[in-house]
Amino acid sequence: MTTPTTATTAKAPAPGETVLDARGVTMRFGGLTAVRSVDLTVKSGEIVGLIGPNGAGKTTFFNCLTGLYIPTEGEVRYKGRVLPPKSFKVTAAGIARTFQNIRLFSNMTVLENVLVGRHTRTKEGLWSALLRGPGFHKAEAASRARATELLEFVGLGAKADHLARNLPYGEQRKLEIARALASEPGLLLLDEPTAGMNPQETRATEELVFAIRDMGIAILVIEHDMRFIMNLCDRVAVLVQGEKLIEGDGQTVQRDERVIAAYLGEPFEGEPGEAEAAEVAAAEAASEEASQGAGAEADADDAPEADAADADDTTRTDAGASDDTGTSDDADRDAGRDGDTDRTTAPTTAAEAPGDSGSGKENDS
Ligand SMILES: Nc1ncnc2c1ncn2[C@@H]1O[C@H](COP(=O)(O)OP(=O)(O)OP(=O)(O)O)[C@@H](O)[C@H]1O
Repeated sequence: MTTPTTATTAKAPAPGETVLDARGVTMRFGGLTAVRSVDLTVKSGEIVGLIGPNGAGKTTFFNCLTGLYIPTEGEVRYKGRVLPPKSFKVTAAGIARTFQNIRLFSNMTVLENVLVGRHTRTKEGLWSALLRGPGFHKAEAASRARATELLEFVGLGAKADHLARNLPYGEQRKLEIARALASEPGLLLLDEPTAGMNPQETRATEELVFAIRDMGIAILVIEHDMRFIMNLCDRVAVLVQGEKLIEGDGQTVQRDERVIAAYLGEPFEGEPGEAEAAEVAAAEAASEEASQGAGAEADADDAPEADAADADDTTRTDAGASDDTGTSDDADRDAGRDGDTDRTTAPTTAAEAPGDSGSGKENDS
């Protein structure tokens, strides 16, 4: 459970101040225009959602905001200043992010992962670190205290000494958020923070995001879970094929026919998500009925065919179990892949190190 933090966080900007101002951001990969002339602002105290179908350009836009990509055209300003085209400088300026596919140091402890996120805020230089003088020890103690406080804030205080890879998936996502907060950002970008979470974890993440906003941090969030977006966001922008189709409050966006056609399928009536839940329940009931029918037929069939069916079931079950655990070993095996493009492996830890690893086009040098 999220607990309020008492320490000084990033100084909350005056209400309504423009924190992020992206203008005409375009990103081309060869002949493909992944993001086309997108304008977006985020103000202090706001939670803004970025939605759109798969491949719409959401993550590419995030990468343009955070210096991982240098936009082909356009400009990104943070609190009025044009951002430097290097991700560590963007972090130092005040923008932190989490990734669609979790990027933790899986063999480090939970606390150490958060301490890594503090490095942009540690002023002690090389000599101080080498000589381990009083300044270094003081800074280190302060960093540990802040990291511990952030772990309490996201609900991981009791797990500070656990290896990151041993955390359940939902807690790994929380740890990524704690690490991002460790750089004391003024703007937090969350890329699908509830991917792979169960409904309970998703609700807890909603609370956490509200609590972060209340700390004075503006938030831009990509998410496919519409209920999450509609519950959370003051404004929602919709990207379709790289272009911003519409921007407005949740109601306006949900009712826009172009959005419905391009993305939502049909408008949400009443409690968002109810229709989907009913659809899933009906499909499950139908499939159960069908399998009972098939079972009765199988009983009447000869034994070898029944064995083959059992074998198939076993294979499917094992595959599901390995996806669910998706922790250290999977993560280590996955380390060389480009997490941003591999959506089918969401419940795994994508990489040993948090840099974007797979794409030679990223600007993370
Ligand atoms: N490094 C790259 N090189 C070439 N094409 C890329 C690169 N990164 C993204 N793309 C392409 O840009 C388009 C937008 O991809 P992007 O991942 O930004 O979409 P998205 O909206 O985040 O999708 P999703 O919701 O599935 O994560 C896609 O066609 C994708 O294949």
